[in-house]
Amino acid sequence: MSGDDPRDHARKTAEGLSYLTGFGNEHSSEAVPGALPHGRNSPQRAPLGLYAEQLSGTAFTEPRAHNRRSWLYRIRPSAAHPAFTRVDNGAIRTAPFTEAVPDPNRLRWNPLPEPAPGTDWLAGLWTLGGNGDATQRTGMAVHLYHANSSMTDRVFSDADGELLIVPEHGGLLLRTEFGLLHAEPGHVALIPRGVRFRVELLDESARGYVCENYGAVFQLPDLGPIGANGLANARDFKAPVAAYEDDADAAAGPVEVVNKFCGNLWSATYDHSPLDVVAWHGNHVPYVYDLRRFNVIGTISYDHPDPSIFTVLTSPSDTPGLAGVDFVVFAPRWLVGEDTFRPPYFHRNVMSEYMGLIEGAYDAKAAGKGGFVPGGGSLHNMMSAHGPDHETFERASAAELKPQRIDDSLAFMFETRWPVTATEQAARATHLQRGYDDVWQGLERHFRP
Ligand SMILES: O=C(O)Cc1cc(O)ccc1O
Ligand SMILES: [Fe+2]
Repeated sequence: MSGDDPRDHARKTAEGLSYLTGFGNEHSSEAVPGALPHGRNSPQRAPLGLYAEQLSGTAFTEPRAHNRRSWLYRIRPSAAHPAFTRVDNGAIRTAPFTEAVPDPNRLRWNPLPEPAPGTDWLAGLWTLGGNGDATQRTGMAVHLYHANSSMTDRVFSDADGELLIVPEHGGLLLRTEFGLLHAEPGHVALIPRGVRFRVELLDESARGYVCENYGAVFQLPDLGPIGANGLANARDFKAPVAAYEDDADAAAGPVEVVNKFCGNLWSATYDHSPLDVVAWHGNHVPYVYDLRRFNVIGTISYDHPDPSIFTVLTSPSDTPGLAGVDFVVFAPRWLVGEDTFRPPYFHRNVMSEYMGLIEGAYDAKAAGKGGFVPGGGSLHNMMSAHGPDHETFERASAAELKPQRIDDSLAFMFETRWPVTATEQAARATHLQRGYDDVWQGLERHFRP
């Protein structure tokens, strides 16, 4: 690749980034010294001729421990824009999901097919399904993306929810109002509700998953008896430092801003970039997190613990302990359980489980054979019976129980309190696997009374 290749340039930019660290911190950053006001948020005249603006991710009055807001100091206030008009929603769908009937069957998909040339991240976004109601700020959606082009003259913002982006293939450079983030497969990026961003590709193509969380903002789970440390450590979440685009730059031109609002895409053409924030402070900020930093906790005696101990982030609902959606990671770890069936057990769950695979093979499913493959996904809805496939059951029941390392495997789950209804495009997709039920065929009767 030549030094002039835009992806080469984006990769150099991504690899040279610096960050602020800590989830939920009161961060602050200024791209130009003196841009942040001191001692107050909204002085009569903000420094350097900037406009002061608050971005609220929670209601003003929510408890301090949950309150999220940031103050942005920008070249133009966000209010300076022309009217938005409706544009095509592409393959993006939003709750309530009513196109298809909720399906009790276990479903599994292959990766998304190749996109047409010139498909950027937003155009490549494809909704699998979800639950709740975006206008009520409840529930979630599962999307996948497959893109082969960078977003150049457009940015996106989602008023309907925050976006947890889970790359599976291809690195991403996310240019946000707060600054730049670099996310590779194995990392996740969290874009708060309403934050404008553009996605640039660092490789030929990019593929991954997105959890759109309509509900309460993602937070770190409580640790209970685990103690003061463990699971995803707050200090491993990285927030950007301020960086801005200025329409005084010779290269600047009109920018299309696409806004997802109550399920529809709306577009307006700005004469300036809305990524024009010169300084900011607050706790409603984007993050990247490396899933390999997850402190995996498991049994050192017997039995397979419930996967709630693998929770990275949780969006609580109004019922304590019952998440609107949990983001759970199955990261590399040791298995040492004695007299224990070590892979995930057979079960039926009141919660609904969408699983994706970032790398390798998952320990409840036999590797290869076009089964549960990276970029694919499975949906085990409320009370659907699932667990190890036949091959895994036979192998794990007979395995010698010496310490075993699960390496090079990275799976995740979006686990939600409400059943997930597939979109019509997901229910009819050619990449929906027919005959998924067969993986549980041949589990014979061994009962000998
Ligand atoms: O594979 C699954 O179904 C996810 C899962 C993993 C696990 O370790 C225990 C329960 C569970 O639902
Ligand atoms: Fe499960």
